[in-house]
Amino acid sequence: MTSLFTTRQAAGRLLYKLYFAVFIAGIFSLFYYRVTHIQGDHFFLWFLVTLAEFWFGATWIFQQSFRWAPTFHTTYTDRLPADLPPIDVMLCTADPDREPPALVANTLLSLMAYEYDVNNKVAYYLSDDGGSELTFHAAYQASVFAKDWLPFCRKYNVEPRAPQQYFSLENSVRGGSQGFQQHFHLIKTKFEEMQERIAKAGRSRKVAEEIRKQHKGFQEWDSTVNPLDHRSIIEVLVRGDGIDLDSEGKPMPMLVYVSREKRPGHPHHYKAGALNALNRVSGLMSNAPFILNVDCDMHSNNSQALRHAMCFFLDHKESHRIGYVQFPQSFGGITPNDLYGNGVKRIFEVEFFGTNAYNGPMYAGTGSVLRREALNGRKFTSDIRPRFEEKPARENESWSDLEEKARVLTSCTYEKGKTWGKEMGLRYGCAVEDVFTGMVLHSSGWQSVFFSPERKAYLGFPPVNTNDTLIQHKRWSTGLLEIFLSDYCPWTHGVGRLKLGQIMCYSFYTLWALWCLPMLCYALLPPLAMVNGVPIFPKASDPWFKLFALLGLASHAFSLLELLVAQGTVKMWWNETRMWMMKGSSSYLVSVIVIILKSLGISEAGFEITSKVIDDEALKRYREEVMEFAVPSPMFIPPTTLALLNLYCFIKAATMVMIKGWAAFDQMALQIIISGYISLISMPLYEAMFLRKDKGRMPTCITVYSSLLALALLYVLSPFV
Ligand SMILES: O=c1ccn([C@@H]2O[C@H](COP(=O)(O)OP(=O)(O)O[C@H]3O[C@H](CO)[C@@H](O)[C@H](O)[C@H]3O)[C@@H](O)[C@H]2O)c(=O)[nH]1
Ligand SMILES: [Mn+2]
Repeated sequence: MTSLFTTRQAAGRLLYKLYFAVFIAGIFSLFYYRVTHIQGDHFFLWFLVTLAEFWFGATWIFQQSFRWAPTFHTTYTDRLPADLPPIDVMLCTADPDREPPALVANTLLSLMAYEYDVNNKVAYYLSDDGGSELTFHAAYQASVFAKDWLPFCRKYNVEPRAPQQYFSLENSVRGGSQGFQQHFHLIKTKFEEMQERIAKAGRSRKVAEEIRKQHKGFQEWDSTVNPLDHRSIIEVLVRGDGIDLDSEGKPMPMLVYVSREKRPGHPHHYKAGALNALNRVSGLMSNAPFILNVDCDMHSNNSQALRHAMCFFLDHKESHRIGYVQFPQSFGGITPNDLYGNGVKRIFEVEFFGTNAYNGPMYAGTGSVLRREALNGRKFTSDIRPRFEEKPARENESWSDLEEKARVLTSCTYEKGKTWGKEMGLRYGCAVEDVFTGMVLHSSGWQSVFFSPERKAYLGFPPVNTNDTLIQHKRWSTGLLEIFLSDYCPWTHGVGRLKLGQIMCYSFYTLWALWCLPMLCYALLPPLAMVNGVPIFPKASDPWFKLFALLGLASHAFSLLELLVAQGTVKMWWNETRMWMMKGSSSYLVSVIVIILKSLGISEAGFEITSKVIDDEALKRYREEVMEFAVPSPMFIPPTTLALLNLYCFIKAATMVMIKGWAAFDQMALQIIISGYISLISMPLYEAMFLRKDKGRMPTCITVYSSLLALALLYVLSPFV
């Protein structure tokens, strides 16, 4: 039997190991310098800076697990059998205002048009945590349009199969036969009409009466539905089993709309709870042994993705160990230099390949095909025989009986006394339910695979302003730290269950939030010490200076090179570095505070959904790569404060150097360089505070607060350095 996939490791690893040897020697020399140069009269200062450097060093070591043996796969979809195991697709949305119904419809259509096997055994489940008639309406419209869209995609083998993106491609129509041209224009008109119906409902916040009559499901909204307090709404929009047919008379895939019951006082566990509800409903209705899970903001861009995933699950050698296959999160519409670093290139084009060498990547919550039994609590054992065909729990019930049964499964009390969220399904209690669940799967013996097909599998909508970016990273770093502090800590639970490289990967991510400590130290202490005349680094004329300079330069050069190899740009790297510093002082710092408050029982980390809408003016600024602030968000205060403080100290030091000359520079060289560097990278912040007039500028109150805080820090902390 031939293999369905092959594996290969990156070239140039020897060269990397050489770099590693030099760099690690540098790190150890730096510590040697620190312990042999304890600053007795500024002990506290010395201690904090040394601690910061220790943490920089430690995280660098964790990161090696990603860089040691990047591993790539090639799949052979043409070798797959004609008949493949069924798959259930779970799509979730939560808020019609932040996640526009047209976006949900587009994603749904892109997924429904998957090319799979002869029988096309894929079933679709949409969870709507917003309980919104507008979203239901969009899903209904998509189910109607799908009857034309699916045959069209099949017939002309179009890509991408997200209609919004397909019709906005300039060359979609070029070069086709006349038959194609006609068909194209017909479908395009139908699509535009559908879009207009969705938009019209959105504008008037209600669905037209004549449309409401077309499906019984609309009756659920005859009286207002409160998104936080309503009964389960389950509607089969497209019946499977060959009952509902498309415009060519071929069977349509089943599509079910689910809005689980919500009641005040009953925790709903956000996305994890939503997916577990879908897990049960799909178990009842189709019970496929594999589950694809996608966020509503990530449309399918490659109609073969499921077939690629199956190459891993069906290979005769290694497959039975694989618990999930993770596709990268890629993003459409990212500006050329990725202003906010939200293209997350480094994670999905560099780091995750490294995890393939150590049992595979974290579970990233979207674009993941999971083995149902692994997700639902089965531990891996070497004698396991994976299940490929699973009978749904239903027999010959009518569709309305099934809906009734599904209502019970999605009631807010259903999970009481059961192990959902604890031992089965997505695990609860963590703001990054995905990574947490992946970690549980890994420690129950399952492996995962990171696979990136040439044609990107999914394209998403990233946060497009500073505040959303910082809030998203706050949620991530909080959730990740929660994992580190949970019973599943990679350093305790992981030992003996995970590979060493895997423990290092998980350590790097789960301790993300702690970056805030060394970053704050480096952004705060050098400038403060400098204006008070206290040196904390070797003089420029001291040979040890070279070590610091070399380590700083080498780490910057390496990260730049890595991004360039991943087809990034220099400016992208510069933007990424700026965002990293902003996240460090803002998102990560807030995470640490949230976790402390949580441990004191004061607050709980929730799930703030990022917005997927952008107004025209802001979009224009985004395209021009001008940072958007606009809202008076407290998240902006730490980075702006540090930017102001460093600028002030840098100017003061530079003036001194001009007056006193080389000796003054020699004494404080590194501190001047660090402050200068921070000021340079903070340019967009100064512009937003003092120069810009547009709506996206920094709100004046933030500028005032930050200036006051910078002054206070300068005067209050100075006596302590
Ligand atoms: O109560 C909720 C909250 C969110 N969601 C859905 O969760 C998805 C992700 O939300 P989003 O605001 O887009 O967050 P992101 O930061 O983009 O999501 C990333 O981070 C999450 C963990 O924090 C992962 O679950 C996601 O897969 C990953 O893409 C969306 O489809 C939401 O509709 C729900 O279904 N119910
Ligand atoms: Mn998202």
